[in-house]
Amino acid sequence: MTITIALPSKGRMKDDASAIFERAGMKIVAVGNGRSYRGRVEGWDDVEIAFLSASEISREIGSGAVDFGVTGEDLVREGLADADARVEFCARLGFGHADVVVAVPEIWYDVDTMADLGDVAADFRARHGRRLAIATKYWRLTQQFFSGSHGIQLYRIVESLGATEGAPASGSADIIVDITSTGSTLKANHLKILSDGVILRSEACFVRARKTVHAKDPVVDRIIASIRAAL
Ligand SMILES: Nc1ncnc2c1ncn2[C@@H]1O[C@H](COP(=O)(O)OP(=O)(O)OP(=O)(O)O)[C@@H](O)[C@H]1O
Ligand SMILES: O=P(O)(O)OC[C@H]1O[C@H](OP(=O)(O)OP(=O)(O)O)[C@H](O)[C@@H]1O
Repeated sequence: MTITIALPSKGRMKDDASAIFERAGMKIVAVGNGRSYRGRVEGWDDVEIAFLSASEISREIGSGAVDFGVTGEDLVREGLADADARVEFCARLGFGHADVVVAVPEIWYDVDTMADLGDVAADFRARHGRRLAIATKYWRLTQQFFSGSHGIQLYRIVESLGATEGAPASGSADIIVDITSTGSTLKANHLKILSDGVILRSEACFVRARKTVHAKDPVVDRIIASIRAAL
């Protein structure tokens, strides 16, 4: 059986992902010209590489269209309803670190925790005539964290496709859920992370689509062992 591994074709994870494969003794060579979206691994005839974007990789792993992939944990957990049932996180790769956080305007002096935010949300309609608005592209993680973990039900999600941190200042939302790595974008937009507002500490992961055929294929175990040995 041919095993397909999806690797980032561009973006911040591309170079680190191929470096790990090289250290694992799995040197990747492009098939065709340099712009090809297919590759192979030197000496591993049963393995093919598909170059996709990080967000496509989480989707293709979820559907089982590829066997393995390198992508961010945030994208897997946001993209798939029951991520742990469909995907095995085989290894955390030590790059692509980003935290998914709840951040509010710095001038909300009385709001430091999710419990404080729950109080604000409960009063919001009476005070402002509408629900608390959260700008994010992480719908699923936001709903799980607010409704599931903290019992906060009174809010509205405003879809953000970019520049999420600007939403409170522009008035399109009151607070945000987004990723941060150095914290400088939050700071520049006068936002602060709630003390218990880290939803997920994400990094690049080597993930496997849970497929029953993998149990019979020794190449699957060899790939996982090689990647783990390279870390
Ligand atoms: N500072 C950062 N900003 C954005 N993403 C980051 C950052 N640091 C690490 N990451 C991680 O990188 C991944 C996203 O990478 P990238 O933006 O290259 O992919 P993508 O979403 O597929 O790209 P595109 O939006 O161009 O399709 C996510 O898993 C994210 O957590
Ligand atoms: O905490 P920081 O180090 O400031 O990083 C966080 C910011 O970086 C990302 O945006 P970026 O402009 O890099 O690109 P993207 O949103 O297009 O991925 C992300 O969406 C945040 O806005």
